[in-house]
Amino acid sequence: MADVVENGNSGGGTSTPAPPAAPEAVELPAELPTPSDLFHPDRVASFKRELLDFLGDLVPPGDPPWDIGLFEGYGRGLLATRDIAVNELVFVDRPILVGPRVNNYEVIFCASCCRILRRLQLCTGGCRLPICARCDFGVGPESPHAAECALIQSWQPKDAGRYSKNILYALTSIRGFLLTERDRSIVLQMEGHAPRKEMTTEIERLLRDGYFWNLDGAGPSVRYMRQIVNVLNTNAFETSRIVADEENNDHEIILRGLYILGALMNHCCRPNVRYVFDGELRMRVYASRPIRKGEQIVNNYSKILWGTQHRIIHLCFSKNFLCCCERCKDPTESGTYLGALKCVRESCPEGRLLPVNPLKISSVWRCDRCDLKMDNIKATKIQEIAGRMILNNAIKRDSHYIIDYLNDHILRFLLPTNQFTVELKLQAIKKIQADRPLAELREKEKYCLEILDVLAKLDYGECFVKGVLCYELFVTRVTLAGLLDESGIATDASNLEQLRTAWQILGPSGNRPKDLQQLVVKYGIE
Ligand SMILES: C[S@@+](CC[C@H](N)C(=O)[O-])C[C@H]1O[C@@H](n2cnc3c(N)ncnc32)[C@H](O)[C@@H]1O
Repeated sequence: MADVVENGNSGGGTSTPAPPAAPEAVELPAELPTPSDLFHPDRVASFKRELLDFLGDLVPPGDPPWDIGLFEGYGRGLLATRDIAVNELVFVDRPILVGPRVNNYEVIFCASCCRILRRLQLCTGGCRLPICARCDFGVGPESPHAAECALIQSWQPKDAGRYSKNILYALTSIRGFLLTERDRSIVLQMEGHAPRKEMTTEIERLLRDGYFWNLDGAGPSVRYMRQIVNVLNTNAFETSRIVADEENNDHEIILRGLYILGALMNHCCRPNVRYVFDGELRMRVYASRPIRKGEQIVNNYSKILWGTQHRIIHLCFSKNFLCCCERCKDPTESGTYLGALKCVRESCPEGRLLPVNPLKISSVWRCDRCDLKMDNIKATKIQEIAGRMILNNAIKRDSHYIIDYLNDHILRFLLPTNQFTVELKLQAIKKIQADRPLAELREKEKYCLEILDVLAKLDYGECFVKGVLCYELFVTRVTLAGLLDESGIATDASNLEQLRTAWQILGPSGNRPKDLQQLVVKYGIE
């Protein structure tokens, strides 16, 4: 009888199965390809053939609207082979690797199929992972978990009767051993930046804490796994599954997926695509703005509503490059002032402090009204304090508190469109549900309009966040119409346009709001 892991308890027992056979090492090629190998035109052409073979039917017959190109300073990237209209589907991709990520999961789920049960068995194979009865190793070779479990068993886990979070976190890289030869070749041709010195990856954690009797830290298996981790860290996307528990409560299980075609899109802080994941975890990429033939197809790796300095630091640390796009160069970020601070001089209530050279973290800041200068250490400190107050405290409170906090406190020392103010307003939008009082719903409507205005100034086009805000705005106005007994608010042409936009953007998503389709039918939107 296997041990049980209960949700809310990291559980454990002692059963240890007999050690299985020694692992089959996966050899890396003697030398990993260097960027100049990877970016050689012949190599790019053979890589594209392998990728098309992997994608199979997902690429419709005829010439796709994308090709793999080489771009100075970026490496490979995708380019448009023809003009692509806004909202047009650019491509569909499927994950070559998918699984859990290093994440503080609130619920325990089946490591194989993500089902959530109140009491999940530990796998009888001794891999230390929580597994449902359908996926258990004991089911035999038809279990989707059998091969990865056999591999983990072959490394001889210590403490085999106890649930291990760290093995769960490493599972996506472990799955790298199960790739076919073609898929492994594709994955190993992706860029994989080595981790920063201060970072302990999921593999290093397993080795450091001695999780296995039979895994040689200097051997070929670990060398291979390290490369898979590097490729995942450079290229993987966050995706998720919505899974219902036994009480029918939905939970979002955050996963990481390696989508090769998706990963070939380079970064721009003003991207020209948006993407969603459908119910099968396929990635569907649409043009969020018109894309001209020959233009790069670019995605955003960061948070679009962060200010420049936050995006730059995030991209440098996580993806090893300095973005120098037009948005990054403009201290006002197209007049949105997302990263700007309020002037600290009492005599200058309208002043905005901006970095003189936003591409330089050490840049001096200057007020656009009174010319006051501030060094970057002080400006960073103010942002840190604001960030801590908002992200560690206010954001966790109820909607009533957040609204008061925004009106009475935050807006006295932060600009209404500062990134932290915007983040707090986004949280308020999520929290203000239809059962809240009229005044709160009015605030929610205002926040939606304000953030939609920021997106319009950034010329972000038909991006994912716009879809979310249009949906929230529409449902809020429907609620307001009911409360005020003015049905016209709901069916007003401009409000129906919000619903149309929300449907266009969120409709193909596997995680779209539950009532969206019903609303589309009810209000006759095509
Ligand atoms: C997900 S990969 C994109 C595909 C990659 N160019 C390739 O050839 O495999 C991310 C890496 O591409 C490069 N990259 C992406 N966007 C960039 C940008 N805006 N500027 C410079 N390098 C970029 C960086 O090396 C980054 O770590």
